[in-house]
Amino acid sequence: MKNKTHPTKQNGNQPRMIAVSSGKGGVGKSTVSANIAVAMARSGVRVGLVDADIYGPSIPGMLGLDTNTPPQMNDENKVIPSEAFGVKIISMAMLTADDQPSILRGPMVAKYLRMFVAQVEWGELDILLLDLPPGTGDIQLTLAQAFPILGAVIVSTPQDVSLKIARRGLRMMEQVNVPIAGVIENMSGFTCPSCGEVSHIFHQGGGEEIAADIKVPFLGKIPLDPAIVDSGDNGSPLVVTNPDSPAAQTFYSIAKELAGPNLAQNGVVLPFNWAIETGLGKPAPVTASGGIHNQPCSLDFDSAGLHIGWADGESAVLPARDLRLACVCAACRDEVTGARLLDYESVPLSIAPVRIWSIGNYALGIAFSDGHNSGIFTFEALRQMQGANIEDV
Ligand SMILES: Nc1ncnc2c1ncn2[C@@H]1O[C@H](COP(=O)(O)OP(=O)(O)OP(=O)(O)O)[C@@H](O)[C@H]1O
Repeated sequence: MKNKTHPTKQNGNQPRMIAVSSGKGGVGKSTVSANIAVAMARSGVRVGLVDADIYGPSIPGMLGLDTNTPPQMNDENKVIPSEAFGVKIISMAMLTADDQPSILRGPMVAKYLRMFVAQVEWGELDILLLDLPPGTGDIQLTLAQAFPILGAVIVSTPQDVSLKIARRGLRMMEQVNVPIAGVIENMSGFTCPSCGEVSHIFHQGGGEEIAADIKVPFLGKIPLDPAIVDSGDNGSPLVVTNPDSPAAQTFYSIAKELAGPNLAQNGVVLPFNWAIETGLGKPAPVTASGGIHNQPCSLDFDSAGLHIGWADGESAVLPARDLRLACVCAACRDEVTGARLLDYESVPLSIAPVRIWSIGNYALGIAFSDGHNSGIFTFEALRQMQGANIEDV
């Protein structure tokens, strides 16, 4: 057993959510997720793993889970996750027979993914890892928007084509304000099965280049190792079967890095649901750390408006009525032309927010005293409101 790692949690109940993603399939994302999760568990971290690869769930096979018995439900109708090597796991493979491809339409996928995070009896967790499906499409966006993901790890192989796709993934995560926790280069060099020496048969260093290019940490290089295939096929991860191999050692060091304090919360703890009048659910302020630009570190409301302190030290006061007029929901703006539908004169001068809540990692929802509550105010848009002249009546 390795030394205990005590990760910084977001708060008492919310585990730190870390997504593992890749621009394309087959780069070893699930292998990386499974090994990192088990390495974390073996280091004393309470870890859950969501196999969000709805169409090709492979985590149960890699961790030797029985998928023939459907999972149990608890009294609150929550799914009890399976457990292997100290990791709590939920996967689509547990809900469908192994030989049935999951033919699900978009909205159903979103429903399952929400259930995997919110309707599972996770108990107390420090970290919840999400093994995302490959690509940069709807499922990835759904997850990134629905949950306060603290950081995303990008897995890539050293080949250029994979790196180009990985860059696309990085941009997608940036759009929804999910910081990149780092890049992992997998299948980097070959580990000789007899002497253990690593030789580089393909181009190497691409993961490091991309990490340097976008100024995020490079988390490590995992060599091609035939033992990884065998351990995956046998349902026992490399970090357990060959813990001293170079690949397993890299998994342990990445697990330590991700569970450590470097990936600390940059802004206020998410999610929150703040009732303005009573102050219940108001997020506690945190010190601006110079972290992500568009992340609120403090929120307050008084007669001057909504006060936002940003992670880079900037701050703004946004008057309540300006916020209401800036709403761009389908009822307030024409979705095609962008033309204003809201009659500004109908908005009273005394309007105020009654409730403010977080949406994913990238926006606020605001319910106003006129009953309007369908607007999504992205951090980006709130940031731009600062200093902008809102057209008024
Ligand atoms: N470093 C490695 N050395 C040798 N084999 C590896 C390595 N990483 C992954 N593999 C093997 O590559 C195959 C694909 O890995 P994996 O299923 O983890 O990829 P993936 O990116 O999750 O794929 P998908 O996106 O299709 O789910 C598996 O057989 C796995 O054992």
